[in-house]
Amino acid sequence: MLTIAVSKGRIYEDALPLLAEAGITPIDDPLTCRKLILRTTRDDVQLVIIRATDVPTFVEYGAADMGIAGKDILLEHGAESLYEPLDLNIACCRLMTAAHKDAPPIAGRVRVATKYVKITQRYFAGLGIQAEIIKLYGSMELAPLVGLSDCIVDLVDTGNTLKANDLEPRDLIMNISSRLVVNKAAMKMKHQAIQTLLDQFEKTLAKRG
Ligand SMILES: Nc1ncnc2c1ncn2[C@@H]1O[C@H](COP(=O)(O)OP(=O)(O)OP(=O)(O)O)[C@@H](O)[C@H]1O
Ligand SMILES: O=P(O)(O)OC[C@H]1O[C@H](OP(=O)(O)OP(=O)(O)O)[C@H](O)[C@@H]1O
Repeated sequence: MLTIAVSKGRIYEDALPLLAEAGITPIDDPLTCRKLILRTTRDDVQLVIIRATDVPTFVEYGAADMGIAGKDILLEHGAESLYEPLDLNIACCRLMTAAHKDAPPIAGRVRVATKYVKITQRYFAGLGIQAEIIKLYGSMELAPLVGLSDCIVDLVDTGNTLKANDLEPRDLIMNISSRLVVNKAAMKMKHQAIQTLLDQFEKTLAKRG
């Protein structure tokens, strides 16, 4: 049996067509069913749909053989112990700094609100900017509006959330997409099954161009 951990929400939605091409369609719908392990149309594959931040942990410990998670989450987690064989090119967005449209350029000493503490620390240290980082778990855009921080580090896609809150994107930290990660022991022990699945995903991605 292969267990694949998938981030719930937009990654799960975007991953469904890719999984379907490999013959994997969940039998149970996670939106209506309270079951945490989902059976699929393939007897040898089951899915666990979990919080994005938990995916690397499940795969690292071998609780899941493979996982699908955003590069943002993988970098923040520090998932060096995982194989990352495929960029799935789904849930694409950008990790950026952003500030109020009338705020001065980010320089000197700044307060930054983010849920990406490690990435942010590394980024500002690289620029030689002294950053005080305030960890938040969501709605980062609110922080500069209420004086909690000078700027934020968050994901930007359409830019609508920033715009709606009088913020503007400033610097690109990195482009983000979802990656397929594999537990190293599983890669050896279940090599045949995993490699076949990787080949199937790769074929679909190549077709998509
Ligand atoms: N606006 C976006 N456009 C495209 N991809 C995004 C966007 N926001 C987030 N993502 C990607 O989807 C992943 C999951 O984001 P999502 O917003 O679904 O979960 P979340 O609400 O941040 O997670 P949590 O369950 O921890 O609250 C992110 O890690 C990122 O890789
Ligand atoms: O540029 P946009 O297209 O507006 O997308 C950016 C927004 O998307 C993500 O939030 P999400 O929708 O996941 O909400 P949450 O982080 O509060 O769960 C991200 O944290 C931004 O707030």
